[in-house]
Amino acid sequence: MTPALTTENSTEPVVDETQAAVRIDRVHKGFGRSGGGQPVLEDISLDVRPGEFVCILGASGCGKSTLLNLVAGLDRPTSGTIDVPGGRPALMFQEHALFPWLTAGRNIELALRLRGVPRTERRTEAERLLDLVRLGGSHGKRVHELSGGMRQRVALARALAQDSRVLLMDEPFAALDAITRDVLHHELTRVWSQTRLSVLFVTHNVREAVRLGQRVVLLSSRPGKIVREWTVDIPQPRRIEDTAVADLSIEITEELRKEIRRHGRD
Ligand SMILES: Nc1ncnc2c1ncn2[C@@H]1O[C@H](COP(=O)(O)OP(=O)(O)OP(=O)(O)O)[C@@H](O)[C@H]1O
Repeated sequence: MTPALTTENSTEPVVDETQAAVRIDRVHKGFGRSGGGQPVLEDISLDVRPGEFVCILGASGCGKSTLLNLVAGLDRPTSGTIDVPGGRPALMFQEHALFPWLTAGRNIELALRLRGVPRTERRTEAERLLDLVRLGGSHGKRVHELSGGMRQRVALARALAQDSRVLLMDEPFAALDAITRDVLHHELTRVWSQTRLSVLFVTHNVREAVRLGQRVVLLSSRPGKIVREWTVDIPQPRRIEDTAVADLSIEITEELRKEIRRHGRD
């Protein structure tokens, strides 16, 4: 593992912008005894550049969450290496996983506390993050008072509170209705362009991948391998109904269908 650089007076990693933010090198993953079962992921190599937004696309069960968990350090590859030089990534899931007995603001403050932010600074920082996700004034709201979209905004603010350079997102908007999802795509693009985080975003929704990503990486099923990738040159902010988004989505869907048909014959 390449160590993150540190300055003499700080334990904060100083990230070399010429280095990949995430480096996945020849990763295999199997479950079962010593990982020896049928591989879920096979020979995955992928670099995410600093500030890059990459979408991992694939059919249900192809190993997208497994890959994200490996990058998050929640599990280890059977072989191969994963390197995240800037330190532990932040994570956001489909389920917001907020603590229901805490307010929106307190949920964020908890993440700040775990990061070591002094008590006196937490409130101001939580309010700044709520403003960033356009939930200013919601610090005292309980989780059950918030809509699904608002909860995911708080979850995003809490992920940002970790001050990581890499954000891993596992189908964070899959449970939302289409209109709310559309609004959150817009907000995420804005937050990403303001923070210049590296984002690895997992989805099975082709249009969502094309709407958000600078690169779309298609995984096959059983085992999950990188089949193809596309660079998305369409300028942001994009809309899901833009012709360019629709055209590329049709092309990618065709490839995805081929993969699903091929998998069905295996
Ligand atoms: N801990 C585990 N033990 C055994 N098998 C597992 C484990 N975790 C995942 N798998 C298997 O690995 C495969 C890939 O699962 P994974 O959740 O990564 O897929 P996915 O692409 O994220 O699916 P979805 O889009 O449905 O969330 C599945 O067949 C799953 O059953």
